[in-house]
Amino acid sequence: MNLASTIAAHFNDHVLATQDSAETLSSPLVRAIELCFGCVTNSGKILACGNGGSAADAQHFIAELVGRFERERLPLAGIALNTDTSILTAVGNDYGYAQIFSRQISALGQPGDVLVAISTSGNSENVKQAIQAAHEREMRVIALSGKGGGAMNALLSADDIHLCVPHDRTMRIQEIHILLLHMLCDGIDTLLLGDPA
Ligand SMILES: O=C(CO)[C@@H](O)[C@H](O)[C@H](O)[C@H](O)COP(=O)(O)O
Ligand SMILES: [Zn+2]
Repeated sequence: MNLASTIAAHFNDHVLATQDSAETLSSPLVRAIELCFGCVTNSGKILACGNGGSAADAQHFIAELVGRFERERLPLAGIALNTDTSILTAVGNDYGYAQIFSRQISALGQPGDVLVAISTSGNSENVKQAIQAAHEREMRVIALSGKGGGAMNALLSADDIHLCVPHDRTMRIQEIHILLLHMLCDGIDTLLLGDPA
C-alpha cells in the first residue's frame, strides 16, 4: 500500500480531467450561463436534482442562487428537488422512486423555467423522468453527466445543453460538476453585475 502515490495519482488525474473538460465544455458552459441568466431575469426559476453526491451538488448550487455566490446581489429563484423529505418519502412511497423529481416538476414547472439535471452516469431513472417532465412543461434542460452521457443522450433535445464530463470515474466527474456549477454561478453574476473589480 502506498498512499502517497495514490494521492499523487488522484491530483494528477484531477488536473487532466479539468484540462480535458476545459476543452470540451467551455462553449456549452457559456450557453448554459446565458440560458440561466435569461431564465432568472425573465421571472423564471431554476429547478435542480440529482442523487447522492449529485443531490448535494444540486442543493449547493441552488443555495448559491437563492442566497448569494461571491458578490452581493438580489436573490435568484431556484429550488432543489432533492431536499424536501416529506415530498420525497410520500412520492417515493406512493408512486415510486423514479417519480420523486418528475412529480415536483409537473407541480412547479412553468414554460421558461430551467431544469439542471445531474447524473454522473446519465442513467438514473428519476433524473431521466425529470428531463421528460421538464420537456412536457416546456422547460429547457441543462444536463450534467459523464461516462459518455448514458441514456440522457437520447432524451435531450436540440434546445437543451449537455455538459458531459469526458471521464469514466464517478468521483472525478462529480469534482468537475461542482466546478461547472460554480462557474455557472460566477457567469450569472458577471452578466448581472459586470466583471468583478
Ligand atoms: O457521491 C457518490 C459517489 O461519489 C454517490 O453517492 C453517488 O452520487 C450515488 O451512487 C448516485 O446514486 C449515483 O447516481 P448517478 O450519478 O449515476 O446518477
Ligand atoms: Zn461522493
